[in-house]
Amino acid sequence: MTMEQQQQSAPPEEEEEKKWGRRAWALLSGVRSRSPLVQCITNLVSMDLAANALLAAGASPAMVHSLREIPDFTPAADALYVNVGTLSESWLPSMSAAASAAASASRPWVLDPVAVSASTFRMEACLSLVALKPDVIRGNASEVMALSSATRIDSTKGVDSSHESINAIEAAKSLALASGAVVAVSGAVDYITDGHLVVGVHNGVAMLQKITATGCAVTALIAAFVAMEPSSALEATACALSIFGLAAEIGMDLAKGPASLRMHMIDSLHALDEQTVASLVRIADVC
Ligand SMILES: Nc1ncnc2c1ncn2[C@@H]1O[C@H](COP(=O)(O)OP(=O)(O)OP(=O)(O)O)[C@@H](O)[C@H]1O
Ligand SMILES: Cc1ncsc1CCO
Ligand SMILES: [Mg+2]
Repeated sequence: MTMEQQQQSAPPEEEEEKKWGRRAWALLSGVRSRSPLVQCITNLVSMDLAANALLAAGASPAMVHSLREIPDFTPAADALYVNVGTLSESWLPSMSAAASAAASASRPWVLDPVAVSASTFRMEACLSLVALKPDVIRGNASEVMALSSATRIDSTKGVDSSHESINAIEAAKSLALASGAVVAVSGAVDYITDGHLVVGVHNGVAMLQKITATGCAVTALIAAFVAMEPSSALEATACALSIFGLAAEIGMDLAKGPASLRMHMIDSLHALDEQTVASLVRIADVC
């Protein structure tokens, strides 16, 4: 490369970010054109936001959780999303059956271990679901740290994290290696790992923590993105987190608080265009 060429080419981090921007746009475009059917067995708080986030992104959500419907429905879905947020004894068999059915039909499935430390029942349920080999596990820092060590921590804190995502990277790596799943830790920076590579997503706004179930909704979006490229779950997960965070950033410019952010974020997710995605996706390799 001549001196002149060197001066003209962008620094490697910028090139890297552009590559991620193209990847995120390709996946979002795929979701819009193919409209993957995402079966969601998710908590009662999150159903509305998760379904609307999926619709705004172009996917097709279906909140189907009856055990009797799983043999017919799950193999026909493009991806499965399981979230234990409002876990009950009667729902757990559906979650397990759907996870097994998705795996048998070679459909990707994604686990959100909401408040895994809340009780021994919930921890054991999450460990039994991890044993059914999810393609992706997405949680906040406290959830990933607890699940990774199979130990209840912060049991009084409920669904919110009391740790920073950066402090859960090692836990995420060991959970990824032990489970075979890609593990995503959400927070100020989202970290995604397969146990070897770690990628950081820098999109998002802090006020997302003031809207309930935004973590649940982004996990639903991860399922839709992974349905597009099941063999590149790490990349698809990073792109889904970035697109969701970017929609929140744009929505934040119009929002007056959490309630209007929720509305504007959904509008922004629906309206994202190539130029915006290509220039504002902020994903970087960590190691
Ligand atoms: N401080 C922050 N700055 C920017 N974005 C953030 C911040 N904290 C969280 N987010 C974003 O908010 C979304 C939800 O992540 P969070 O870690 O709050 O999930 P969660 O605790 O599982 O949420 P919930 O249980 O309410 O669904 C993610 O897209 C994440 O990137
Ligand atoms: C508030 C709440 N409680 C159980 S699940 C849920 C949604 C956020 O995870
Ligand atoms: Mg959560």
